[in-house]
Amino acid sequence: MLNRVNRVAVIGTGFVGSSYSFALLNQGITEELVLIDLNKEKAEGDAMDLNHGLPFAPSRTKIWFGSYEDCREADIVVITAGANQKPGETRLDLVEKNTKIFKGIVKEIMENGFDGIFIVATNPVDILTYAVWKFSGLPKERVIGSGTILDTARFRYLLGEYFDVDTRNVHAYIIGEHGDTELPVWSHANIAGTSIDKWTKNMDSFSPLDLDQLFLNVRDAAYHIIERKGATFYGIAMGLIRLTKAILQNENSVLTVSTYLNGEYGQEDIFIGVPAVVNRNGIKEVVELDLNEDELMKFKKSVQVLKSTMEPVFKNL
Ligand SMILES: NC(=O)C1=CN([C@@H]2O[C@H](COP(=O)(O)OP(=O)(O)OC[C@H]3O[C@@H](n4cnc5c(N)ncnc54)[C@H](O)[C@@H]3O)[C@@H](O)[C@H]2O)C=CC1
Ligand SMILES: CC(=O)C(=O)O
Repeated sequence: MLNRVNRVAVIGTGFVGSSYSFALLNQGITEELVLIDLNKEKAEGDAMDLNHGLPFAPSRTKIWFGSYEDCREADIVVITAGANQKPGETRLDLVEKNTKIFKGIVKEIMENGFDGIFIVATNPVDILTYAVWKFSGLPKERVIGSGTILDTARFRYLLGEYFDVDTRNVHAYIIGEHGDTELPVWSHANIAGTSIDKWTKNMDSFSPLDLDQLFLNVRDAAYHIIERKGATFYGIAMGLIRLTKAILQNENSVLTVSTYLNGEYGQEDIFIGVPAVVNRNGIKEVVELDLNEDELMKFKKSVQVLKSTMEPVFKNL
């Protein structure tokens, strides 16, 4: 019997959506890729352009510019549509505009019979992931936000640079809001199973301020990039690919994604970035790290900021 082909639908082929599509094609992860955007010409042009790369791709991918009807057969719908931050804007500043946009998009997708897994990247991602869960009525396990997947990657990259070790051997998480209240989990950070403390002891010159600054560079990375080039897209595109692969290949991989908490970390009724096991059914389980008191306090603050931002917006929907 032939296996059914995998289909990914991308809603919003701007900087993030088109970078993700390009990476998807390059890694040969899906057999079908459909591009949908309010700006039809942009999506159509992207489909044409990507198709011209097919002779050089690792495997065959059918790519086309489509409509919401194409979501019915999709395994994954990735939403990257909506406004991005202008220089100086926070992610939370986008909440009203993008929640309204999402209401319309999710309605269209569900009316066309979608029954797969949502991946959300649009900011503020934790709040919009919650919105997709509410608007779609799908089980919470099948609505996943990119959460702190990118922040964790930035953290691992900068730690790798600082200690001059391959970033893939750095194991460290950023959790909480994908935004200004995120936090580093220093209590569990390690390189090849060896604590960061031990690594710093082997250094000729070390100041704890270096690590404080390193985290600030993680937290503020988007601002630094947006000031320089107006948007960020390659890093998140790679993070979304990692997540897509974990789902389609049923990997049971641990990724820091925005997922629903129902008592874990002492929090409930919130989508927020934490490590979780991801497989073909979506979120298999939340990994509950033993946070220290300071980390728990910062995490709680992050939850509070998200909840207080969401409340007035959701009331008016
Ligand atoms: N989660 C993360 O780590 C990251 C999230 N982002 C977020 O991703 C989002 C997209 O960013 P960019 O790609 O830079 O923006 P962009 O402006 O380049 O692309 C947005 C696209 O959405 C489309 N769009 C707008 N309304 C739509 C609707 N109703 N239906 C279908 N398509 C619609 C636009 O036509 C446009 O092509 C932003 O919210 C940004 O903040 C960006 C980088 C990292
Ligand atoms: C824009 C954004 O959310 C980021 O680069 O982290």
